[in-house]
Amino acid sequence: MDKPFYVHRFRYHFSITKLLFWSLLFLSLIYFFFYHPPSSSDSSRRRLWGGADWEYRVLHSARPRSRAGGRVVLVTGAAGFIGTHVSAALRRRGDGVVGLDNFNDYYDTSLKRGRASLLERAGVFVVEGDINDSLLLKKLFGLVKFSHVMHLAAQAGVRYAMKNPSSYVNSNVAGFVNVLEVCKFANPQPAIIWASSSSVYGLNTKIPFSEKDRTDQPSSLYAATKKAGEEIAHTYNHIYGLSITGLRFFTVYGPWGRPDMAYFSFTRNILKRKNVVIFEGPDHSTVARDFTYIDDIVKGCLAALDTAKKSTGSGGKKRGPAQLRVFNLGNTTPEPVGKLVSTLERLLKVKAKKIVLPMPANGDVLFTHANVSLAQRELGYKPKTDLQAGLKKFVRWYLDYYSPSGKKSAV
Ligand SMILES: O=C(O)[C@H]1O[C@H](OP(=O)(O)OP(=O)(O)OC[C@H]2O[C@@H](n3ccc(=O)[nH]c3=O)[C@H](O)[C@@H]2O)[C@H](O)[C@@H](O)[C@H]1O
Repeated sequence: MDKPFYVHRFRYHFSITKLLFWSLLFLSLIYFFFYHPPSSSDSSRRRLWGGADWEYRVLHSARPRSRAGGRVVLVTGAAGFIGTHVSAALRRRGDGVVGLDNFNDYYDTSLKRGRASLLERAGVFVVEGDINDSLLLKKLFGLVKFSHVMHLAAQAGVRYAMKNPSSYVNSNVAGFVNVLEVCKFANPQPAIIWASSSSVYGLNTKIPFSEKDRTDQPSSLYAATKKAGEEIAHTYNHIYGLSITGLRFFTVYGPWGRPDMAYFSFTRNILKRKNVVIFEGPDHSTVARDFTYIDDIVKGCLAALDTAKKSTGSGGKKRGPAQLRVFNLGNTTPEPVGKLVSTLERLLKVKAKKIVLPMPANGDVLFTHANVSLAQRELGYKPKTDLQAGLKKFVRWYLDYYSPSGKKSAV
């Protein structure tokens, strides 16, 4: 017997409702699992560069003072300690300079912002962005024909590598490769000068450290990533004809320095009457560093840039052999960490609360000592500032910057 009409209608409505219900459930599952809206940090990062005003600022900053022979330099890590000093020096002499920095929070970002403001006043625009952002790098190279790249962006610090190993791989290996990838395709290819480190000498005991000495025994992940950078540089030079110069910096210090470094944190602790921990080696041996003042390093960087030959490739193809160099930039006078502390005590007129402890297994080496004869010969590099004179300038800056009436009240 036929069912009454309303029974058919009820079933019809019921199956439509069911269909709708399951379709909605299915769609929401798809949305939930496969659609990832951009995070606020992604979208804000995207907003940090681009646009007509931003392009104008990049182009304006890239313009050398004199068009004839003026260099146009991209400085990565421009809001970093060495990056700021090098960018300012390049601009002072009339080069076109565009800075790049991701303003990460490895240490006090207000110090980095302060350095960027300093550069802004000197006529250098610091683009906010990451060296791992290929789109940004391509955009910059699309706008500006850089003659040189001064690649100083890196994850610094020897001991922090035990806490955050991936940041070293991300910046010092992946980031460096990303910069080189963009440089290799650029036409003309720029010459590259980049920051290696004295730490590549690792457990080497032959002193003073010469560029010919072995560098295959790094004692920290930081050192290992810088050593990897040197090998990566060799590869890009060999395959693509990029002119590359690596600079092995020896414990650089000075005004606008890095708060994570010993001379900086010791100053802060001495003034706050907090303990200062001095590491010692086996059998109470002293730990020493070839502390190098920033102005000497800047001269070495500029000389490396000025003597860099052009890259030979174009559009990703090598056209001939290109220059590949590595130089020590140190002070040639290792000083015990204890002397660093006693000099600071004298300059600050405050007695330090010293605690001497055996050096933990944290990646530190016992001493560094640069042989700079190669840099002297090829770059005319001659460090002039001793520890006492350099610390005096640092302390003067520190007291001014962190004084209650100064720019900042505390680190
Ligand atoms: O040349 C480099 O390539 C590196 O130089 C710098 O590393 P380092 O030479 O280790 O400088 P830094 O931290 O100032 O420690 C100085 C001394 O103080 C000792 N030290 C440190 C801290 C402490 O609490 N006590 C102490 O005795 C410590 O044992 C050491 O003997 C850069 O940070 C690094 O980024 C890289 O550029």
